[in-house]
Amino acid sequence: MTDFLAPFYQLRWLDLVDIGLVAFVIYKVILLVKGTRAMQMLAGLGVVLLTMVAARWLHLVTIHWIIQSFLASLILVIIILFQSDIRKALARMGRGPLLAAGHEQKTATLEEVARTAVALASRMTGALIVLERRIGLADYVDTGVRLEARVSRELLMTIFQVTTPLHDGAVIISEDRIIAARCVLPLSTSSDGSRQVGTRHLAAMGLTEETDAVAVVVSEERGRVSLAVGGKLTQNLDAVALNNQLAELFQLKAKTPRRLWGKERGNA
Ligand SMILES: Nc1ncnc2c1ncn2[C@@H]1O[C@H](COP(=O)(O)OP(=O)(O)OP(=O)(O)O)[C@@H](O)[C@H]1O
Repeated sequence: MTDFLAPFYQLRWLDLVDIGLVAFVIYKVILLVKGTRAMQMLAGLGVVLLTMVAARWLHLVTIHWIIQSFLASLILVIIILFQSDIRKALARMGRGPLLAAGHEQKTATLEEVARTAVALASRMTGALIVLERRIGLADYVDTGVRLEARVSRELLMTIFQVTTPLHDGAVIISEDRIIAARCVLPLSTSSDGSRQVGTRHLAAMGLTEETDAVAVVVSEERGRVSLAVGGKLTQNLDAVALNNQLAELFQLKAKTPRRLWGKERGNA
């Protein structure tokens, strides 16, 4: 009788490492595409593969030939179909500490951003403020108007007044400078996000899906402040919570809540 376990006797420990690595890569790919359009496309590809197996089994020569010819260029098909997801995945890989240069963000800048966001929210003025981290945002800066100005609450408040030509789109802050205003960001394609929020919030989610940037969004309709990181939105933050989260994200020590509130009440 054939020993079905025979191939396993020849397994070397390197083969096990090989299998483990492939399993890990597949697991990571599934985690990456979960909840995105790519997941539906992968399911579609699965259906095509099943059809091919069925066509072969039933000797449906023409269908089998068509699908086989299509799958012959599968790598090309995958690259075309998943180009935005591949771009996001590569950008995520580039976030590793060895591959990217760090940015210095001062506590004062984060406080100014938090206080501005809350003040704008209390006036029902919409805003989108992006804080660059390790991945450069030059491509998005180029879509807007360059400013190169020191971050200040007064300037941020002025930019987002609906009567100014700069209020539409996003402000991008790098280190302690407002690099540009009126920038256009990529919209999130996440299926759960697009159902619940408008384009300003989708833009914040979209950019933070593709890069490690942090985006502060002020809703014009509801006067709420939200924070987008890694494509996820935390809604309805007050000045203290926002400042604490920003300080944590930039690994800075947040100042005491009372100081932040005190200034806000006096200035707003
Ligand atoms: N791709 C984009 N990049 C940057 N900003 C954008 C983008 N799309 C829309 N915006 C900004 O969002 C504003 C429209 O917001 P919209 O009302 O559609 O979204 P929202 O998330 O519901 O926000 P709000 O609660 O403030 O209304 C635009 O005027 C523009 O300033």
